[in-house]
Amino acid sequence: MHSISFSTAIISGRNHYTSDLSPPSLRFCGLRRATLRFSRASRSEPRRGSLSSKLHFKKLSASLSDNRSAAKAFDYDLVIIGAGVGGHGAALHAVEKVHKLLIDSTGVNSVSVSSVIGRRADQQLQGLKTAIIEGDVIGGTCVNRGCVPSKALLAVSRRMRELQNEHHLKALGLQVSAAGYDRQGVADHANNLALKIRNNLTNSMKAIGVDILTGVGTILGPQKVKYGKVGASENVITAKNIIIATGSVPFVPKGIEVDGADSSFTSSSFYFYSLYTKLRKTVITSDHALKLEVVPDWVAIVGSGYIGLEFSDVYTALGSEVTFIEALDQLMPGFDPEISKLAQRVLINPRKIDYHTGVFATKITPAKNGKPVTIELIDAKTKEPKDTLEVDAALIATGRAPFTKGLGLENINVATERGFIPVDERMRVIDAEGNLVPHLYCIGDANGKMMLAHAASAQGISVVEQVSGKDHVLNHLSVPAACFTHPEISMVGLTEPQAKEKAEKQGFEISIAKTSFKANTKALAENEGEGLAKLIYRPDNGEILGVHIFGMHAADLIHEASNAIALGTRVQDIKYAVHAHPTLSEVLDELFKSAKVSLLSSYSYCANQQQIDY
Ligand SMILES: Cc1cc2nc3c(=O)[nH]c(=O)nc-3n(C[C@H](O)[C@H](O)[C@H](O)COP(=O)(O)OP(=O)(O)OC[C@H]3O[C@@H](n4cnc5c(N)ncnc54)[C@H](O)[C@@H]3O)c2cc1C
Ligand SMILES: NC(=O)c1ccc[n+]([C@@H]2O[C@H](COP(=O)([O-])OP(=O)(O)OC[C@H]3O[C@@H](n4cnc5c(N)ncnc54)[C@H](O)[C@@H]3O)[C@@H](O)[C@H]2O)c1
Repeated sequence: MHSISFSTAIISGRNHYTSDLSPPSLRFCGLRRATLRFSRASRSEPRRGSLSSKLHFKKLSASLSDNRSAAKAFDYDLVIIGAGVGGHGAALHAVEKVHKLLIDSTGVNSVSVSSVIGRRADQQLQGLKTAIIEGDVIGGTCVNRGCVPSKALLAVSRRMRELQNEHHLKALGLQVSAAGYDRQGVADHANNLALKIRNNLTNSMKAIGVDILTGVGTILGPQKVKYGKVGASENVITAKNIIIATGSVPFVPKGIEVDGADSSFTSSSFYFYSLYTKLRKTVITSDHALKLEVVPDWVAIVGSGYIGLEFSDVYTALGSEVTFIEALDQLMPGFDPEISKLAQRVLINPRKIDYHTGVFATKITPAKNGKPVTIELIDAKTKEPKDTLEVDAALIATGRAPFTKGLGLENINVATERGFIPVDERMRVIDAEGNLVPHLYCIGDANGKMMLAHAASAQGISVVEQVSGKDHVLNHLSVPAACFTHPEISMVGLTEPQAKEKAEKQGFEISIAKTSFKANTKALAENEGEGLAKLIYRPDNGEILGVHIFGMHAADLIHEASNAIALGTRVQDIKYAVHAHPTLSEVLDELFKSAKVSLLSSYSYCANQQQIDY
């Protein structure tokens, strides 16, 4: 059904990790895109899948058959190396653009695009041919070892935490007997979700005609890539444009020994086997931790960033005690300081968590021969030995390293910077001499601009816009981020210190507005009044510089702010937007309403409104 002439290839080839690709949502899965439907503008238009619409497409396809692109000179117009969410997002967009074009030019509505037009018409219309190369499993980090399984574990931890909180339940008038969990059941939930999303992702690409090529992708020279299993016969393909989307792997600092699952055990007794199984992996990264093979009684988490925080939420809800080890002077150093402080008060202090800040974990030795995991700490500033900890397990959450092994960057004179592939604001790769490498782009974790799933995907979409002839620059300051603890933390744009620095450099003032969840009816009805929303803005013109939220469903609430920044909407405009009552969104409504923008800027809004109304 889908013999394609329009193809997008993704090469994904990291064979030392065994997880699948999946997008955090259907948007990444592309299932919806595969069956795009368009509302009928008038009754006279052809009906979905009707014979007349099919004939119409056939005619259109035939009439455009000579409209072939440069694909003739290359095997593909677009080859993507790496089928994580970045590569997947780029591939879907390449195909979606064609669908839009086709619908626009035919005026046909309510048509299941994939079932009617197939790939042939796509190729003829767009002139693109796209493929994706994956060396491991489709979905990359996010689907197999990241966003997806971690959010499944966090869904469990939220419920466990709530069911264990007698005070909270009592306030709602609820009585629940002791909550418990089945570790394997929880692990299965995470694994099954990853599997499901990976399959969705794979099917979505197949359905829309992306060529999925299997094996490690290596760039041989300009516009030339080989792919295939190492040692097996190699396939060489040419592409007008290449996108590198090879992602990242856990970064483990020197001196930290991560143990594997390979040792054999000598005891024949089942008891000792069980004990061994329980202890076999004691110094782990998130790749291992997501399998939830064990819930350690006491776990040290090295690094209090996103991964550390989310896992502290999971582990403490499941009964572990946690010790944070953080190199910087405060926990959660990546967040706005005021939000970190509040988060510490709610997410750390009342839980079974202690912490050491301003220290490096220099040496970590896995549990062996009945001895626990040992962690040697040194003072981050003086480098003097500080302490030695003994714990049941250690999770290393000290950031991620870009993955570019086997990519053949040397063949195109590209030198990495701290492992990352250097790119400009359009994701165009920069070579060792500082020149742009023609037709070569790098998106997602591998370029290090913003290590988030949706950022990778957005960068991919931006590149597809460019290779399709439309200039596009992604505003990274409009890309939201969220940490899915309970309550959640979310943010977009600048933190207060970053905004102050920018204001000083550029000579403007900043103002801060804040609202509390305590005044929000919905939050109080849920007995979840702990929370804060903070707006950093320019009082002279109403520009939104940053928004930070800590509280229930903060990850969902942030989009009003991120969309406003992306669209250039100012405080004086958005403050008149109407929010349903009672909703958590009213926290943001109050936030924007409480901001004070100079009268002159506010006047321009009123003038615009009058014009529109009139
Ligand atoms: C525990 C955890 C939780 C996370 N949670 C979130 C979250 O909630 N929200 C969020 O936004 N982000 C989250 N992230 C970050 C997110 O997973 C990454 O930012 C995202 O996966 C990056 O996507 P990518 O496409 O750049 O790379 P990846 O997803 O890493 O995909 C790269 C793909 O390329 C393949 N590949 C590599 N080299 C080659 C080659 N030479 N040839 C062929 N194929 C190759 C790999 O096998 C892989 O499939 C989380 C990360 C972790 C570790
Ligand atoms: N919800 C999400 O969006 C989400 C969830 C998980 C991961 N991620 C992404 O994955 C990436 C990796 O997450 P992460 O939490 O590993 O990294 P991170 O950069 O967020 O945090 C790493 C922390 O480890 C500390 N650190 C580094 N080396 C140390 C050492 N030797 N001893 C003690 N502390 C040390 C750092 O100071 C920092 O606070 C992030 O870039 C993040 O964007 C996102």
